[in-house]
Amino acid sequence: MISASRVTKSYASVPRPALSDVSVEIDDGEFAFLIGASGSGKSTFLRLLLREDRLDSGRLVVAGHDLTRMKNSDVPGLRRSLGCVFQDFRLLPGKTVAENVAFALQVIGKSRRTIEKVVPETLDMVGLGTKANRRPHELSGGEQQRVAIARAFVNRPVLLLADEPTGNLDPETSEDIMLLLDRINRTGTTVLMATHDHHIVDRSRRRVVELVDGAVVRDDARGTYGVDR
Ligand SMILES: Nc1ncnc2c1ncn2[C@@H]1O[C@H](COP(=O)(O)OP(=O)(O)OP(=O)(O)O)[C@@H](O)[C@H]1O
Repeated sequence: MISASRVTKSYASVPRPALSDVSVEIDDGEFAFLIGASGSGKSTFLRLLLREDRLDSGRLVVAGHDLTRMKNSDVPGLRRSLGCVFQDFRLLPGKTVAENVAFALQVIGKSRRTIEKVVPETLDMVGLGTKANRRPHELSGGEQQRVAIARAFVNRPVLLLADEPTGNLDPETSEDIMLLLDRINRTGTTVLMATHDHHIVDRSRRRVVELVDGAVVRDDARGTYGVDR
């Protein structure tokens, strides 16, 4: 699903590369955590996967799309295969819950009939079936993140990227969000989650890829946040 080989990325204003020779393979259907201190390059890696930024060198293939030489006209095709969730939810404040989720399908030209069928199903799946007509400011943080997950998942992406999805949530709500991401993973969607959340990583015992200063220093199949002794 993700094949990164010696991926390097620098920003003009910063002398040290944000990512340096990053090689990692993530298979179809896997759930992996991307961990590392602030500034270690997690978000940069996710931005490259979304093709929000271009790599300087190396090779990067995501869901069958070779990002190394991708044309701008092919970017919408890549993005249709991906869903993404962020720490700050990024919902449209003037739209209802259902409209926020429907919007993701409208922009890729899905029919009204499909939207009317799939949006309620997805809201039920995330436990928000009864809150379809609320606006984001009327929801708790955990509920807002559920809407964001519904929006990311409504098109059944093959890969879900989550950048600190529990960063603004209390531990109990974070645990619920984690269960939801786990459920999505069990439908076959590959999940890559960048996180600082020690508890979630330690309880999950999933694959852990750790970045330090833009380089992969650890890749454990059933890892913890800190190194096991
Ligand atoms: N747009 C940018 N322009 C210049 N430098 C950048 C830019 N984005 C990131 N960087 C730099 O690249 C490095 C990696 O940043 P990145 O945001 O990927 O880290 P991170 O691990 O996601 O951190 P955090 O956990 O705080 O989100 C940092 O040194 C950062 O300052």
